Parts: sequence; C-alpha cells; structure tokens
Amino acid sequence: MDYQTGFLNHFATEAVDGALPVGRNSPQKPAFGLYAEQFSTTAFTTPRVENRRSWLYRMRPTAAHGKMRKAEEVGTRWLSSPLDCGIADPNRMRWDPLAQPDGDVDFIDGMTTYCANGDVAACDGLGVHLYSCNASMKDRALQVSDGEMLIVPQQGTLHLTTEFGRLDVPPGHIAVIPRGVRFAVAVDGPSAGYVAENYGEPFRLPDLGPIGANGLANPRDFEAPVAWYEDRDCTFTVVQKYQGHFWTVTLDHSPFDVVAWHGNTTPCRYDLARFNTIGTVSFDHPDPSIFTVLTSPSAIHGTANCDFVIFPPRWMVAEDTFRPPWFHRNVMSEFMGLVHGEYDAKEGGGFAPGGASLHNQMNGHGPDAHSTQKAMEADLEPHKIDDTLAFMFESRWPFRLARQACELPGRQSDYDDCWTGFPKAELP
Ligand SMILES: O=C(O)Cc1cc(O)ccc1O
Ligand SMILES: [Fe+2]
Repeated sequence: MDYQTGFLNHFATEAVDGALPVGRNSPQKPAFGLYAEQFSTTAFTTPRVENRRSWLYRMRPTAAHGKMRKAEEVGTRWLSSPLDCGIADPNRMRWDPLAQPDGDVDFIDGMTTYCANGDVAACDGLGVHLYSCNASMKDRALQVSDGEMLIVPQQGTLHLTTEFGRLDVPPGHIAVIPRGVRFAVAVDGPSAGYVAENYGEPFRLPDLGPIGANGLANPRDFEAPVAWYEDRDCTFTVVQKYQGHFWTVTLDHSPFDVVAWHGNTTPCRYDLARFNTIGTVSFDHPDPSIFTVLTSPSAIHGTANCDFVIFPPRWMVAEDTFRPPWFHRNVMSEFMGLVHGEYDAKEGGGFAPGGASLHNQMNGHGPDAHSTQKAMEADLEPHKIDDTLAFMFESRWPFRLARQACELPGRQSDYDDCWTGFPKAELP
C-alpha cells in the first residue's frame, strides 16, 4: 500500500496519468470527462492556516443520487449527543471488553456508544464508541456527517477504502477520517476498537511550547492515501449518519470513483509507536498533556473539546517520586481505553485490553490500591514501562452515559472497590 506523508500537507495525487488538473482547480472540461468537486471540512473563510479543503476529480459527481431514506435498522446502538439518559452520573465506571458479535456484523452495526457530550447539532463535544465486528462492508459505504472519526483499533487490522484511497490500520495505529468522507471498512476476522466521533473542531497537532520544534507526534509520520478508484457499476448503498440518525441512498456504482485529488483535508493514519514520548528526568509525575497526540480545541483556549492522549512504552526515572498517575480530581472528563498490556495505575487488574473506564469531571480517581502500595514500596531504579498502550479521550465537558452502556454485562459494578483498603495516615 502506498502512502504520502505529512500532517495537513497539501497533497496532489492521481491514479491515472493526466487526471489531475495542473494550475487550476476547476477547468472547463476536466480530463477524461471527470467531474471536479470541492470537499471542505472548514468554512471557506476559515483563516488560511487552519483552512482545510480538497479537490476531488471523480467519474460522477456526488450530487448525482436519488432520495435518501431514513434507515431505522442501521447502527441501532450508535447514538449521538445529547443522549437521552436521565440524569448525568458522577460515578466512576469501568467495563470489560465487548463480547464478540453473534452472526455477521460490520463496522457500522458493530458500533456501541458508551457516552457522549456536547451537542451534535452545535458541532461541539464528541461521541465515544466501541466497535466489535467480524464482517466487511460489502457494496456499502459510510459517511459520518456528524463529525470526524478518530479510530483506535485494538484487535484486528481495519482495511479502509475511502474516497481518497486506501489505508491499512492495524492495532497500534490510529486512523482519522474527516467529517463527511465516505469510507468502507473491511476486516480479516473478529475486530474491535474505540472511536472518538469528534463533533467539534477538527483534530490538529498540539503546540509544543518550550518543547521546541520537534517531539510528540511529528507531522511527517502521518500517512495519507494515494488516489485509488474503482470503476464498478453495481448496486451500492451509502449510509449517512446525519444529526444522530442514519439514512441510506442506493447508487448504481461505487462511490470510490475519485481518480485524482489534491488538497489538505484527507483521511490519514499514524503509527503510535512513532510518538516521541517526553517525560521527567528529575522528579514528579508530569501532567499527561505531554502525551497529547492530537487535540480538538474548544472556544476556550487551552481547554480541549477533545485531547487524544496516549500512554506508550517509556522509561520511568523520576527520583523520590510516586511514579504512577497521582490521585486527582480533574475539571476535564476522562474516558480511557487499553490497546494492549497493562496500565500502570491499574495493576490490580480489571482494566483489560479492549476494556474502558470513565472518570467524569471533578470525581476522584488515580491508581488502585494495589498499584499505590507497589509504587510506594518500589526501588526507584530506572524502569522501562514496556508492552503497553493505553489512551485517553479527555474533554472539557462531562460525558453523559448511554443507557445501553450502563446495561452492558461487562460493566463492573464493583469498580469503586479498587480504591479500598488504603491505610489511614498516622499523624504524630
Ligand atoms: O486518570 C488516568 O489514569 C489518566 C491520567 C494519567 C496521568 O499520568 C495523569 C493524570 C491522568 O488523568
Ligand atoms: Fe485521570
């Protein structure tokens, strides 16, 4: 599979020589009778530095389709904010991994919403979902008009076909699909993972401040597809998620008919092993913001709609320091998942790869009693935390739980117990 590298680069790619116009976007007659189409994920008037748009050259215009039909039977467990869930719940939550589906289930129908915040109609907040699927989408594509999809595979490689080309996304990588891009997901077998459906501002690289010009996720490690198309006349269903509901429309051809494109809004993938992890070389456990891969800003500067933060393998060298995450209460709300290995704040068990946890705004959490005792007694030699990859979706808005997430059999009703048995401090 070929890729082009760079985050938000201005790419230019053609699958057929001569398909991409030179020096203009919309010639009177594009080559071969292709149709030019602008695809925007920021407003036309967004300042240049943040402006995102691409030009697609396709065999038929996207506009050439019939009436869309509301499809109640599609994506029945994929919900949107505001969730109809009664009162918001301050309890800390944790879940075992999702069960494998019964029968053939694809990426759309395998999606289960756990929680969401903000409001899809206000273009604020995010939906947090876990998928568990075992079937490829056949002659079926998905268009999520409600937000950008940040996909974190945990089990099984996702083979993505998009209007911009194809991407393979194994566990340890992430994919980001801009709002509205049509894509199909093929799998090799049982596949599971996590999704942030970002209703807000598109994800971007965080500023580096005093870190300097390099570090964390480096722009050149993001990979975009090269143009790829299929000239296939067939009955093809496009599923659109629009304002929390699913709609379908039938085409007489594959929508993956973009022969060339250029621009800076494009799906991409990123290998999290490329993340240049920064940490203390003196003392104290730094704030996890140093592990931010991508951020979706909100209107309040420095206060994210969503930060995507990872906890990758790294050396721990801090002296006279309680090395795991400290106990804390956070104005931001934290949803966590685990791709593989063990998370250093939850060595007492219960946070399994494929599982999830939610610590909502202002509610106390931190290492479980087992991890706490171990960290307080540890010999503070340099120590490599290895074979692990946890992550967090952190947001300025408290998450509302989906009722279906409360009712999942894997929800751990005893999660609070991991913080029991702390000996009381003894004062002089
Ligand atoms: O709660 C968590 O486990 C995530 C987290 C990790 C960390 O190192 C510091 C703060 C924080 O919220
Ligand atoms: Fe936390």
